[in-house]
Amino acid sequence: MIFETHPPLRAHRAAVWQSLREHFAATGSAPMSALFDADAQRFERFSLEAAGLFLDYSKNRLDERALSLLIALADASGLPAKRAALFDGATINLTEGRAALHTALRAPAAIAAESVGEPGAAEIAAVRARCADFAGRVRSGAWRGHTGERITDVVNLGIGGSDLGPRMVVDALRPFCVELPRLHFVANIDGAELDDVLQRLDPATTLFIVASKTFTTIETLTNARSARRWLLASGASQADVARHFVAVSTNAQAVAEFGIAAENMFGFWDWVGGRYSLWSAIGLPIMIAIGPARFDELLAGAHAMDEHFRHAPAHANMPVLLALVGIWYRNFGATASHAVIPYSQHLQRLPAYLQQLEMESNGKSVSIDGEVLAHASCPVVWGEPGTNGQHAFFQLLHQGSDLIPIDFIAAVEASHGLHEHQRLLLANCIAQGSALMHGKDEGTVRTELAAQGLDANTIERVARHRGFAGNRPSNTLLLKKLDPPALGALIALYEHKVFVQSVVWNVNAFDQFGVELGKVVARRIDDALRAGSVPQGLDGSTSGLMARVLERQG
Ligand SMILES: O=P(O)(O)OC[C@H]1O[C@](O)(CO)[C@@H](O)[C@@H]1O
Repeated sequence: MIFETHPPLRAHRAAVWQSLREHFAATGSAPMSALFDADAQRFERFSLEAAGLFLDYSKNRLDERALSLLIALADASGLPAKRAALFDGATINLTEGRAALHTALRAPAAIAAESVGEPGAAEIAAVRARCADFAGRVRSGAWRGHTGERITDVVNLGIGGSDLGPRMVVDALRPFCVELPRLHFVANIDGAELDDVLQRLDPATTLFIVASKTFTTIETLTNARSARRWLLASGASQADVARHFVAVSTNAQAVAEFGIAAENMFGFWDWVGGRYSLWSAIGLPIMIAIGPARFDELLAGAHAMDEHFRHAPAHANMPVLLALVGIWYRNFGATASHAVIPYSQHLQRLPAYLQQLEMESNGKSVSIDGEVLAHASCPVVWGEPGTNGQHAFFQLLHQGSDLIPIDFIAAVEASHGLHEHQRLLLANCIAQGSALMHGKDEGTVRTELAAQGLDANTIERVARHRGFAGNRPSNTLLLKKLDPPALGALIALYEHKVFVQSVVWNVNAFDQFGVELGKVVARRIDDALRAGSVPQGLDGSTSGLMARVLERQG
């Protein structure tokens, strides 16, 4: 029973936890710049390279002892055994009785077979080959719509993990995307999103991918039904639907009931969590956009990070370190949020993707053993690309009342020839981390203002407002270039960071019961709205809002 924490280990963990608490109280406010002053090698010692990524985590309020205590905490939480269980395909998603084997999807067949068995590895390869064949036909124009015209537009209808990953990757790899077909993504049940896309498209040249692991998700099925009506309204017959609709799902029966034939369905398995699924057939839109060979490169990059995570010792293990630095602030510094700022326009969807990955995985307050947690778990994850964020919320990052640790992410080499832009982009990225750390003391502000000729009264009035306390931490992740292997490694890095944090927080990163209640209540309210009456026994706000909607809808 790998998940039972033995009492001696639990006692050891509690002792390490207490030491970390004391160590943060003693050192957590000390200036980071002093750590650099005391150690000329700090940058070299608090940075590392793995799977083509470079992580600088030196600008953290973290000394050697903090780091070794954090590593001890990971060990005492059972990380080595739990990581082995993840890769071995053990039933680590205990509440749903499943393994979490997204790593097998990107491993060479021989390695995948170690966890899913040889038949499992063969199935993975077979589905990928079918996806590659289909993607190739759509890209080349061999797959045609019912009028014989080539497909110019592909619309992915999915939500959550069946949308965020493929949407983010297609956006990130735009320079590698084929011109035709164009890729579109529709997730929201708000008809405005589907309508906006359909208005621009021709039914005869549009292909829909209905992507849903369960094939029961109301948003996706509602969008798919509306899309089918749109196609039929254009004069296509029921039989023509097969040329314009394919499905990606684990639920063959529901796909068949929807009217999509088995040969137009690409399957995957219940051991692939929705938010970990872009490596499976859910990645079909990615394959269509960048081609099967580039998709393989994405998988290879992720696999390289898997191997690193699996084998590197904790002190040289990028996902482990990224996770532990986060835990340092969250659990011992009581920070409430974590910002991710990609200095890359093409990574603009990364924060949204990470919100699901991190918060749906670790936004829990009950432990894997069913006990109420005595410590904090996932912080709020948020972000926007730099430099845009600098002109919006960086005020708060620099001078706000909360300490917010940040991950800056940038690609050194640009995907375009606008060299001045790239230089300025990187200068800003590096500058922000530096400014956040060093700040600017009031004395310096006063001297500068005096040098500008400001009078004493004005200086007195503004000096404090213009000072920066500094000592605000950040990690910086550098990619050589935003290409498929680097992106694969980056995503896998965050997946494993989330896993390590789940181990330390002792929560199940692979279920998501927290999304269910709202769905059930929405169904009840929708039934009532459809019936045109407000049921008895609801709270005043719910019934008041429903009455108002009914009244306005006439
Ligand atoms: O792929 P499906 O089954 O449509 O689910 C979509 C998303 O909905 C969720 O279940 C949350 O509602 C996510 O976990 C999942 O990624």
